[in-house]
Amino acid sequence: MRTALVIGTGLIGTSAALALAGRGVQVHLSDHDPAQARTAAARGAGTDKEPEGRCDLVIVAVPPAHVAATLAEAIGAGRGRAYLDVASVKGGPRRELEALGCDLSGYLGTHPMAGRERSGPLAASADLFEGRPWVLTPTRDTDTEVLNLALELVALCRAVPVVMDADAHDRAVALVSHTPQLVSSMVAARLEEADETAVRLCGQGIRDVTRIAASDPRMWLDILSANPGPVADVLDGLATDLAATVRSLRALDGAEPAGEAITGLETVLRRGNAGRARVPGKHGAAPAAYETVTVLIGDQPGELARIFADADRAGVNIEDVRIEHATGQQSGLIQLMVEPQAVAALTATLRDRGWALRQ
Ligand SMILES: NC(=O)c1ccc[n+]([C@@H]2O[C@H](COP(=O)([O-])OP(=O)(O)OC[C@H]3O[C@@H](n4cnc5c(N)ncnc54)[C@H](O)[C@@H]3O)[C@@H](O)[C@H]2O)c1
Ligand SMILES: O=C(O)C(=O)C[C@]1(C(=O)O)C=C[C@@H](O)C=C1
Repeated sequence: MRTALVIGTGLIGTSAALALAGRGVQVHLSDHDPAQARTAAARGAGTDKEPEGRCDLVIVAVPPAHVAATLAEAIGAGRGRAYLDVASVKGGPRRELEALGCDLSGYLGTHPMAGRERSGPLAASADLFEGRPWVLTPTRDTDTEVLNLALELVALCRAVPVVMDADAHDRAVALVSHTPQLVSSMVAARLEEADETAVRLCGQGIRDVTRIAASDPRMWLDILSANPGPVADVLDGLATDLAATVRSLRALDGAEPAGEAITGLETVLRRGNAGRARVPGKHGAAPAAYETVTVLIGDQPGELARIFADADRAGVNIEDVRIEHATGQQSGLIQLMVEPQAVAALTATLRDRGWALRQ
């Protein structure tokens, strides 16, 4: 691929453009808000000048409700050899394009399973897609050249291609992305009117559960409106569990014998353990059981660099990292996730180097 046109230079469009431009592709940037394209260009994602001829690949990265019209316009104007979109929902845009009478042989619906809770070109990064699944939904009519260009894009973004049927994709993301977004928003909404003293107690658990509640409501309204049935189906299942859990808790709160209620609560918690254990680990590998080594650090420049250098000295690979900031103190707890067999070497070296380890 030598040239690409990215239409919609927000978080996803600019991230793809940064990855392509960084690997030598000539990228043209376009957005209905020219300031967004200028900002993306200023970040090194390409040029906001119009391409002179047809580009090899046109990437449409606009909100789901505008995908079909934007693609139809680009296909009609012959702007590329191949066209793809990155919208979070795949069945609807394809059906809309069909209804618009577009020739779909040059089009492929795709969805990178990577993102963040912030929008716009300033939140973009070239490595956003590294190691993440990137779903491709080819049909019998998709040209091989188009599929190859899409695979090249995925490879240049260092993502992992996953081929799926569009409707199966929509049911899958209802479960693993769209419902979690709603649940995160609903848990965070409990905090809106909460007492300040309660909010001050927020720890890592609620931070984990509510991170995506900070996402742009307009984008999520678009996504949910394009996938309402599958999301409602998952929420129905959740509502059944919620109702049973409320019954168990009410029983514990009342005079009834506690046995059945405890069993009900335990079942839901254990089913949660089983589901969580199925979440893939780093780079999509099987979930790994890491051990956590917790270290107290001061909130000052260089502390993290020193601790990482000491892990290197111990010959230990840090698989994952978390920081828990202590409320009202200039210190925090850093949790280093490592392979179980690395714990002894790491803790010994860290103690030698003067770090305070915590349980
Ligand atoms: N944010 C995520 O986590 C995520 C992850 C994967 C896929 N997606 C999908 O990627 C697409 C873009 O999402 P985003 O997070 O980058 O949003 P964003 O709000 O950061 O960017 C969208 C951009 O599209 C532009 N735009 C809107 N309508 C347009 C039109 N008709 N023509 C040209 N430009 C237009 C906006 O000005 C904006 O710059 C969406 O379809 C979304 O479903 C999002
Ligand atoms: O990490 C996040 O912030 C995301 O929620 C990203 C996430 C997801 O649910 O995994 C959100 C929507 C997109 O369509 C793809 C990815």
